[in-house]
Amino acid sequence: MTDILDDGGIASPARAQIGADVRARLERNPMVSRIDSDKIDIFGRQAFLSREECAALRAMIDAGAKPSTLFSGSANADYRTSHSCNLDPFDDLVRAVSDRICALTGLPAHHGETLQGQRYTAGQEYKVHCDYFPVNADYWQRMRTCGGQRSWTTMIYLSNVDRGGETHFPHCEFMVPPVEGMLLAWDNMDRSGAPNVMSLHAARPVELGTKYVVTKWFREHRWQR
Ligand SMILES: O=C(O)CCC(=O)C(=O)O
Ligand SMILES: [Fe+2]
Repeated sequence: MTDILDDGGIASPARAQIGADVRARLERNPMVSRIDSDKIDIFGRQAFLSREECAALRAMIDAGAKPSTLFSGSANADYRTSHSCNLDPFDDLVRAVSDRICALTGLPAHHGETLQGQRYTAGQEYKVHCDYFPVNADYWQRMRTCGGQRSWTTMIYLSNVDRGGETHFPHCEFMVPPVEGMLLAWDNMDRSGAPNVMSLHAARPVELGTKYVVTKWFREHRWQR
């Protein structure tokens, strides 16, 4: 019975183990630095992608980007004003980047959603949200059968931004400014494997320049689209 009720909103030893495994692997990596916070497990890795790789991914985003939607599919026009697209998983570069993210984190490729590209021009933003699924949302019933909860988020900045565009974690009192080629990885679960409300974050409005990112969200189980 408890298994049936474990719907992603409560502590879970399995999700806690995913968090611990990734954390241990990132902490062993001399190229990775932990952002100092006792509220969230979050890490940065500079120069994860080369300038050429960032440029190629930016071009793919420019070619494919459409106005972003929210996961719920709701048309809340001012909440996520960027443009985005799913990148072709069979493209050689997209495949290489995804493989490298899996090698860095140790997370299995088949738990990863499609790499998503996103572009913000001046004035565009993604307001505060959590990447994990709220279990009281109607779409959760679908999500729990196609991979379950989102555990880690990995995101790579593909451009520097002249002003604005920081990734802000308001409960944790820090902001990460975009740096071309830098990867950011955080656990959306807390140490008990329950959704971590401290992982709430926003993409602050770009003030000057254009911000590009790719994001890959990892599910707790095999992801089936
Ligand atoms: O663009 C950012 O800095 C954050 C993006 C984000 O939160 C997301 O795509 O889930
Ligand atoms: Fe997010």
